[in-house]
Amino acid sequence: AQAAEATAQNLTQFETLALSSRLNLADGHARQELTPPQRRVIDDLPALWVEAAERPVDEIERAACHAFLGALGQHSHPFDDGRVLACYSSSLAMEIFARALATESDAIALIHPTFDNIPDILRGVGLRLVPVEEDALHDGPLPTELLQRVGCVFVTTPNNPTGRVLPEERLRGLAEQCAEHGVVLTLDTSFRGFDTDAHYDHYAVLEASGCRWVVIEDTGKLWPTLELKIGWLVHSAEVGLPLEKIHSDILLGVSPLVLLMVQRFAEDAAGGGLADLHRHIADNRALLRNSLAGVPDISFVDTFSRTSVDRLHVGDRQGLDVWSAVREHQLYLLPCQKFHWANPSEGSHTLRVALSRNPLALSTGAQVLRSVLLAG
Ligand SMILES: N=C(N)NC[C@@H](O)CC(=O)C(=O)O
Repeated sequence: AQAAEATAQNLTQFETLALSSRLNLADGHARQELTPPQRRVIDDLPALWVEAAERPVDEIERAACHAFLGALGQHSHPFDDGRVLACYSSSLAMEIFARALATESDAIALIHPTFDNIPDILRGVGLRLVPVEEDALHDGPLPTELLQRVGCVFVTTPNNPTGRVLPEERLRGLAEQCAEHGVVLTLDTSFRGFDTDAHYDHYAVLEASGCRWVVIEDTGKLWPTLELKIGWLVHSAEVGLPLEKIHSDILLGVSPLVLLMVQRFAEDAAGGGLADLHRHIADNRALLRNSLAGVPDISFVDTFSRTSVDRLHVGDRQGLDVWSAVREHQLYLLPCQKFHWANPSEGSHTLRVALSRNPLALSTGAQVLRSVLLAG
């Protein structure tokens, strides 16, 4: 059989290889232990089931959305205007958005690098992609000629794998540029829960700009809920895309049980659980970096990242060689080529390490990684 790394077509297939390993540091999903308050929510699931079956679903949906966004500092939202569409996952929300955009545009400007299921979904509906380097996005206005040849600008913030957050002032400037050119501004905010720099009111900034906007929120990265999650597709009043129609082509609604669980996790997060999660991620980031202290010719690329992943540069070593060597010890990392969807070689010497893990698993994995790196 051909080597796995040669057959993996995207990052998620690399992550799939890791799913059954005890040292899975590949995917950005939350795999740490439940905290005691979270365990109490899980213990309450039978009662939540009864509640979910009895209460009106729109009431449950509003409460979950309000609690989740509120825990992330997103205190305003257009739920009561019917502009918040619940999906089984954020990737499904993205697919719905992509199909809707493709009905009116053939080109989209997309942040580079970013997680490859985003460009793959966008290409999948026939959109032509124009890369926008993350630095260019943060440095200042986009070139007018770029905005004249795309129907949308798509930004992952915090970005994956870099962790870089689009600050409020830059979001405002970008939204105003998009408003000026009639271009849709779309945000994937799946990692916003990890970084308080992303806890400003994005929707207020977007609404004030007058631009056409879409935001894809994700409950799935924060808590260890065994893939029980909600992706929310949120949009501006005059977005001018058939989002509702395509959403209804694909689903009637999400599980009220999952919504109730999300609400309870979000209420715990708002009550101190999110600060605890931030400490857990920070402690794991320090554990990883300290475990590799003294290893020659490596560096951590995203010094200030607070998200649940960390990017390691392995010097002159090939990232895929390190990936294969640690796999011999059942350790799985994520090679970064495919984040660089427009120029994969940029990611040849970096690997991403997941931090939403139990400290023991991370520590064990870091020791395996250290020994492999020292072996040359
Ligand atoms: N629909 C897909 N492909 N899901 C995988 C994605 O959630 C993993 C991810 O975002 C990360 O590992 O950073």
